Amino acid sequence: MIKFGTDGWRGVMAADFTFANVALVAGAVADFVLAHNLAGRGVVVGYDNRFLSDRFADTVAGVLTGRGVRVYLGRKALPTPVVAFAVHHLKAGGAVMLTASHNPPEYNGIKFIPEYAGPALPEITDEIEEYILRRQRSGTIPACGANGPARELTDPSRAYAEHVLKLIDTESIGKAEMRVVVDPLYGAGIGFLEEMLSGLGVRVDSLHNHRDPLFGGSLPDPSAAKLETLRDTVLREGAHLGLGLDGDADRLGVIDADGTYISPNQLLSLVYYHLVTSRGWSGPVARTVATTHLVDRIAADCGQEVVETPVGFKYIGQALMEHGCIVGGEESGGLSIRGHVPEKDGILAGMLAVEMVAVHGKSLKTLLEEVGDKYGRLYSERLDVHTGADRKPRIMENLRRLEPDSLAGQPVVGRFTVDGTKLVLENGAWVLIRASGTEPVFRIYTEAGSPAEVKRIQNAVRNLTGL
Ligand SMILES: O=P(O)(O)OC[C@H]1O[C@H](O)[C@H](O)[C@@H](O)[C@@H]1O
Repeated sequence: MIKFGTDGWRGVMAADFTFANVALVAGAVADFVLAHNLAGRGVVVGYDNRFLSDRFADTVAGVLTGRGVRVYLGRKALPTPVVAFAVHHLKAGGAVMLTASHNPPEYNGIKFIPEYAGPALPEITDEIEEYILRRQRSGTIPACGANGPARELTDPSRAYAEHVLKLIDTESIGKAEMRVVVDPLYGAGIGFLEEMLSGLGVRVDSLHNHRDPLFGGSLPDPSAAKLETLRDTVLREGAHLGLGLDGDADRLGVIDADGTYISPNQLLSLVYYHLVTSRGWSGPVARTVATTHLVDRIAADCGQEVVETPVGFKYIGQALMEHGCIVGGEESGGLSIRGHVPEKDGILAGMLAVEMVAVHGKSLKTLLEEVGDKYGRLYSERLDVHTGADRKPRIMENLRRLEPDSLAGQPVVGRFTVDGTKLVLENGAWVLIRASGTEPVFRIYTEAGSPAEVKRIQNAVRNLTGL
């Protein structure tokens, strides 16, 4: 079954991610584009540098042109945010992006980016899934068109870099004499941060900066565990920062000068703090239900609203568009700011990290101390629990019934079910338990005033839910 999960359809190549299924999805995208009169505006077809991504992209382009849809095909592998930017830049009717993000090498995937240049909302992917089903029922195999319009090759990299540099305080970076190590983890982000930063006079070293469809035997995931080489290099070279990207460069992992991993929750809080204190921006912030409440404290201090969404950047993108948020982001490591496309962007996030160090003249860890002194310290942790398909329905039922009066000695003052079950405690600590939309696991997200309290809440909630 072909389903668009939290962020697109993913599958194992040669098992379910086959040329035939890719053509089927491309046929359904063509149905969507034609039904909404977007064929003339064209569709951007982008791909990352995984095994066969370029060939799958070629299949998508062939099916679309076969239906008379104008196609802009990437001239080379591109990051997802660059493809989203291309939709905006070319005023295209949407984009199809071939990528499996940070998944293992045997995976590939398709993301659909509509004309608003951010991840597709469920009403759009539901419609595409409906076209897929209709085609499966009628056995309509889309033709790769020899008679369609010729595809046009595009490389939006330069226009994208110019756009990002306009969103960044290049002057401060230029003066700061910084040293940065970049680790694109063999992904589609190779070269972007390196070129922009060195163009501003930053001394840049880079790692894992050639295509390797096996990702060096690891995963293109910029988590603390996967950024060990980056950490060692930052320490060895005495760099100010290390910036790691995932396979399609929409997420960022940050290593501070002393080797500390800065989590996405911390980075989002720092960016919001920086935008309001240094740039003088004012406006609400968007975060998912699983993301740190530290941003709520900053927002409250500025008299601003917090827009809370279900997990998935598609909802953050929507909040950026509809609520005028100055920044939106999520715990899993994606953010965007006002003036940019409503798609998560690891390259932009990396440039913002460098800007913060340059402007404040201190490390991110020191800046976090400053935020902690002002707003209090919060500790967050996520546990991913594998249960197996047989236990899933029982646990879902336990979650629906989870309504304790108190947890780990604190009264429960709020219960929210926008995505999973979230319990907020009287002292501001909270816990959320939900089924992942991308992996066969339950995720337990906890945030509290001390690591010990995080553990107590985790244990209490695991006992109650059977996780
Ligand atoms: O927790 P999950 O449903 O697995 O989703 C985790 C993440 O998956 C993808 O990377 C999406 O782009 C993100 O927006 C989402 O936060």
